[in-house]
Amino acid sequence: MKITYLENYAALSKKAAHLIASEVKQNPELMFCAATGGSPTGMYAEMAKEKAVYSKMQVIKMDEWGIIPLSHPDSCETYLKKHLLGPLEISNDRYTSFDTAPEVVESECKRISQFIQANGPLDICILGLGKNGHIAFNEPAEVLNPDFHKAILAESTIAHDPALSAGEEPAYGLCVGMEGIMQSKKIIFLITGKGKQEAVKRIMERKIGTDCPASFLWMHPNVECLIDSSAI
Ligand SMILES: O=C1O[C@H](COP(=O)(O)O)[C@@H](O)[C@H](O)[C@H]1O
Repeated sequence: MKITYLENYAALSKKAAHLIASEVKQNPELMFCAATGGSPTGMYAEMAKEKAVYSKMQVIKMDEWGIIPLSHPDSCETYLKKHLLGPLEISNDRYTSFDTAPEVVESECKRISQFIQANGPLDICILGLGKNGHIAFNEPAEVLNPDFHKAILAESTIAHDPALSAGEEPAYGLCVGMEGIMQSKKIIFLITGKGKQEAVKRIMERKIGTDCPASFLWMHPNVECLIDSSAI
């Protein structure tokens, strides 16, 4: 894992967007797995300044809150429309999504797993860091799940998201699993925001364990980890 410390969020966002643009210029149709949350918002804004670069890029949603409607202001879908799909003019045929409340959750998970198997591996995977060391919704647990799956969310994850403050507690999350992440050709790992010092310390121990899913990124050959001063 290549670690770069940045002075602030603006510098982190610019650097991340620059890394992505160089990849996309070499492979315009690449498959971009998009995280949500505060960490990538600035990076998406930087990418939008050069939107022509992304005119062929394909996007797949990385995770989603279960139960709340897709159109809910706090869904990952709404976030991506606002910060990425809209500003970069990603057409529907270049975007792979999944429902927040599918009738049969397992079938929706299988559909996305099969899509990744058939069209993958993911070319670029954007990850943020959860305060408890999670990546996407792969939460600390005795064992981790390789497949796209329904995830039981940790208290700190539920507390982190505005969906909760809207009074509609999501019962679960849906997310790409550890295999999808670890098979990605390149990972851009963004660490920014308060309350992550413990998780950062745990990652820097260089000990791989399921108590900190992000620690598995030490085993990936192509991770650019960008950390700004707010997280250390
Ligand atoms: O719960 C989550 O949190 C992480 C970090 O969120 P951020 O708002 O600090 O960027 C996010 O990357 C992840 O996708 C989500 O599951």
